[in-house]
Amino acid sequence: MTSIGKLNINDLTPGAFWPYGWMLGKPMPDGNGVPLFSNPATDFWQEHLFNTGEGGDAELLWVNYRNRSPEFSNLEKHLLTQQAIVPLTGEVIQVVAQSAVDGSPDLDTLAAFRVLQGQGVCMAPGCWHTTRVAGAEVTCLMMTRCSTTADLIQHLTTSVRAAESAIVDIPVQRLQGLTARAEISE
Ligand SMILES: NC(=O)N[C@@H](O)C(=O)O
Repeated sequence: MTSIGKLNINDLTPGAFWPYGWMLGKPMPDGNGVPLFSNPATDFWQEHLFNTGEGGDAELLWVNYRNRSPEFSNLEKHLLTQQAIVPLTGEVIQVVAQSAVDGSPDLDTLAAFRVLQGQGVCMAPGCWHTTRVAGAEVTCLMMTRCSTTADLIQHLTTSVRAAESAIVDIPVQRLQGLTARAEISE
């Protein structure tokens, strides 16, 4: 009988997420040439230079995630563009894996991160991923590439093979402790 892989959920840190992309929502940098501004009313700074890949147009999507299952058996990647996810109404669990030399998910790099409101992730092109929520549906802001979205919609609604994304089955994995923080008794 095939054993189910167990995956712990990690807190999100820049270093821990570095193999997969970039953590968003880090503290305001202390300069060093990063474009930033601060006054008594506001702070703003450059958090990430988003890259859609050659010839791509950046696109903002509003995305609802509502899959609460602690188990997953497929992953998705985008070949050309980075993809950023910023949860707005709750936290999400972002599962990621690097691509192996042959482009398949390198399951030795499989990892899960709790992405809190006020945080976000930007995945590098080729980063395999899936998303879970611990409780109610969570609305997220997503930054991606127009053509990748159109290609993915076509693939998901017809039998046409995706050109800018890949979705593959993997052995079943189970997220450990998939509990919404709000449900954790103090
Ligand atoms: N819109 C879109 O690309 N969604 C997927 O990548 C996903 O992981 O939700």
